[in-house]
Amino acid sequence: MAPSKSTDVASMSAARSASKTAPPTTARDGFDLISRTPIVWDTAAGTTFQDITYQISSQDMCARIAFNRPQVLHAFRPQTIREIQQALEMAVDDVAVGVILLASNCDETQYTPAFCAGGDQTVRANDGGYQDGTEAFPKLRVLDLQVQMRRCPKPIIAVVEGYAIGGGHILHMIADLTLAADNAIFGQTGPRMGSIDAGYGSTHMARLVGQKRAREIWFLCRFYNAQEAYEMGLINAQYPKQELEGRVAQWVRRIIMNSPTAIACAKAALNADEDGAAGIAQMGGEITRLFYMSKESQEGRNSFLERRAPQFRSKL
Ligand SMILES: CC(C)(COP(=O)(O)OP(=O)(O)OC[C@H]1O[C@@H](n2cnc3c(N)ncnc32)[C@H](O)[C@@H]1OP(=O)(O)O)[C@@H](O)C(=O)NCCC(=O)NCCSC(=O)c1cc(O)c2ccccc2c1O
Repeated sequence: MAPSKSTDVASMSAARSASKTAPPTTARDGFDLISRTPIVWDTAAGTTFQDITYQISSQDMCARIAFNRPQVLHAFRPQTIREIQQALEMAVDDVAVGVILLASNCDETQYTPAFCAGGDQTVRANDGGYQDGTEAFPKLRVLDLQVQMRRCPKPIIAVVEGYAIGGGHILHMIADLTLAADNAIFGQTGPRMGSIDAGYGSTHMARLVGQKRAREIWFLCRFYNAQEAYEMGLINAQYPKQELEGRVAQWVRRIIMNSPTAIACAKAALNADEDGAAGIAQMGGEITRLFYMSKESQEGRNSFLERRAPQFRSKL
């Protein structure tokens, strides 16, 4: 399915200058021509969840997974994580989805705006994890979600309003891109809360902001505003709160115009550098997927099924 707005699709061409001697300009990328009208979400009822909402926009080829526990500032319990994992799988399997948003439903009339305040401390068990009655035994299930987000071949954009703290802060860091409102606040609380994410929450943070800053964030547990987060490389952009929705739409539309295979390969390549054998496997999976589309690869399968020797070179 193609994006419906032909003006959006044509924006790079539309930005071409009439003159052959025009000076070089960043505006030539056409980004500013992309519509900022909010994404329109499909109304058809889909899978219903308890701790999250899941929406699709057929028009903008986008899925939105949103924390929906405002009364605890969207702190997550095992059920929340399990639901996000299920929604993420649905979004990956849906060929009409090109970009996935990880956001939160803020009810600012009653609750402080938040993206996510991390693990729900009321269900933190004494025996090694979180237990809300839905786990066979207490686990740190969010670590599985982090890996699932890294492996997801589609770009994930964290859309942050208000607090992104603790395990919530780590989820935004693991998202491929972060767009924040100017009311966003970022930070870790583990060493004050008796917790530590010694995986991506530490190593990926250091890749984003550098070792000195990462140590400061973990050792001091200070909070940083959107401008500070932008300056240290934690987020991609910050916008006035009332502008955020339109800006998110603009980023989504631009990504949708670009090659999904090139984006999936770029994500795999960027992960491979950091993820060791698992990262190389992700990159290798993309190579194998493309190789399967070639006559040369198909000759191997066909020769086996036809009980004959393969003739690879005739297929090159
Ligand atoms: C985010 C805050 C700084 C906001 O402060 P504020 O004063 O504005 O709001 P309140 O504190 O009054 O909160 C409103 C309301 O929400 C409840 N709440 C907030 N956060 C949580 C939470 N994490 N768990 C449960 N409930 C929460 C709060 O109790 C209030 O409810 P009332 O009924 O009293 O109104 C501030 O809220 C704050 O500091 N929150 C805690 C942030 C935090 O420390 N998060 C947990 C860090 S640990 C973690 O996330 C984590 C999870 C994992 O699964 C891991 C797995 C593997 C390794 C590491 C992990 C990990 O570190």
